Amino acid sequence: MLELANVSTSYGQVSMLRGVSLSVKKGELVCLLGPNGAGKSTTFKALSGLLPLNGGAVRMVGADVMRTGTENLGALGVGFVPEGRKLFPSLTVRENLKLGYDASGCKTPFEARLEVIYDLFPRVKERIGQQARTMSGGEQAMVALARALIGDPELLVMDEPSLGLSPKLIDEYFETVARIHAEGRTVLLIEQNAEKALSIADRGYLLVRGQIAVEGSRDQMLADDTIKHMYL
Ligand SMILES: Nc1ncnc2c1ncn2[C@@H]1O[C@H](COP(=O)(O)OP(=O)(O)OP(=O)(O)O)[C@@H](O)[C@H]1O
Repeated sequence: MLELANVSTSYGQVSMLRGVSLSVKKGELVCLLGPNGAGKSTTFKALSGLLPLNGGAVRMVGADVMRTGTENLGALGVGFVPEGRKLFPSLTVRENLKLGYDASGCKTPFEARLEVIYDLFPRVKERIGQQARTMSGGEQAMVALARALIGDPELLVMDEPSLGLSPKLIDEYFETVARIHAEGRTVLLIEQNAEKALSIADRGYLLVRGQIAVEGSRDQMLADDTIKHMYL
């Protein structure tokens, strides 16, 4: 579903990602962990085609991302939850969801997809006519996830979705992601919260200073000394 092969990027003269390789197979929930500044969001931008590569390649749902273009990935079955939610603040929740739907290749009518979303997020139903900017932080996190899901994507890619949520909301949020995965969706979860991410992941990678330092199954990651030292 997703493969980064030996990806390198730089910001100007400064090299950032150095030979990053990772993969996510159909049906897996894989997490990419890393401390502040490790290059997690840079990886998100590189894999979604928002950043030119110095070397390597990215394939997603069978397509070469650089050739396909970011704007066409939704129609191929990819849903994105970008860092900081990136909702359209003056648009209503419904309008934000409609934009997510329109960017997807979903054949199911919008109203039918809305019912599925309401089932997952009852709060979204209550607030459907409200301007996104007036929603609480936790509600905005739900809307950003709902916007990524409304087009029924095969692959969901999320960049630090739990950032800024209270501990209780973080628990609820991760339960929801686990449920979405259990329903058969493939997920790449880029996260700083290693404990929570590993509690629901099948496998994981640890990024340190632009390179993959550790990779393995959930149990291997939990038992790894570098990860224990950094996080647990
Ligand atoms: N547009 C840019 N120009 C120059 N440097 C950048 C740019 N974007 C990011 N960087 C630098 O690249 C490094 C990695 O940034 P990135 O946002 O990928 O880290 P991160 O792992 O997502 O960190 P965090 O968890 O703090 O969000 C940082 O040192 C950052 O300052």
